Amino acid sequence: MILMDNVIREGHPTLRARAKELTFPLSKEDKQLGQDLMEFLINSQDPELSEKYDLRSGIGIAAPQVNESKRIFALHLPDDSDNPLSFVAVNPKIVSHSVEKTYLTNGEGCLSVDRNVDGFVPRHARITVKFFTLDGEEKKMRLKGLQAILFQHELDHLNGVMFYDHINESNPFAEVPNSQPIV
Ligand SMILES: OCN(O)CCCc1ccccc1
Ligand code: NI
Repeated sequence: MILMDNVIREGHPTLRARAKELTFPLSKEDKQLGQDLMEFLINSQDPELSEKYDLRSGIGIAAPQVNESKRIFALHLPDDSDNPLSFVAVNPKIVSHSVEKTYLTNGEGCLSVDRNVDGFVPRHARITVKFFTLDGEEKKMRLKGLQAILFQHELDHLNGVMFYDHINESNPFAEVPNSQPIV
């Protein structure tokens, strides 16, 4: 199982590399990697397991964060939220996006960043995405809100991008033109 000791932190070169596409059928270890990423998220959101294994709660995690430079990530938005979402995405792509932007008014964090970085992280408000499941099935879906933000945060990790790369350096809380913020 993945533990916090397996999560690499900013400064590690893998977080700035472009991760490699996977080929199908997936190898046994790549399939296991995808399952381990999802298991980590579920464990991290379980009060007992996160306490027992000292896990920082996460709603997403990308393979480069455990030093596997492969285009695969998992996201798991709790099912008690108004729109649950849970999947492992292989070779994910954004195929189209809105002009309108969005951002979380509380900013973003990252399992690979052991500090608070304040500021708005502007992202596409609505995205149409494509990815493959671990079994090689192609999925296409439209995302908005926190789901869209989370997908973009994880896809960034596959391209060596950190959330704070998007924050306005001269004014972290500068107004974002044509945006619909999420409180
Ligand atoms: O890469 C996953 N990650 O480091 C965990 C936090 C994910 C996340 C947190 C806030 C807003 C968007 C995404
Ligand atoms: Ni992250």
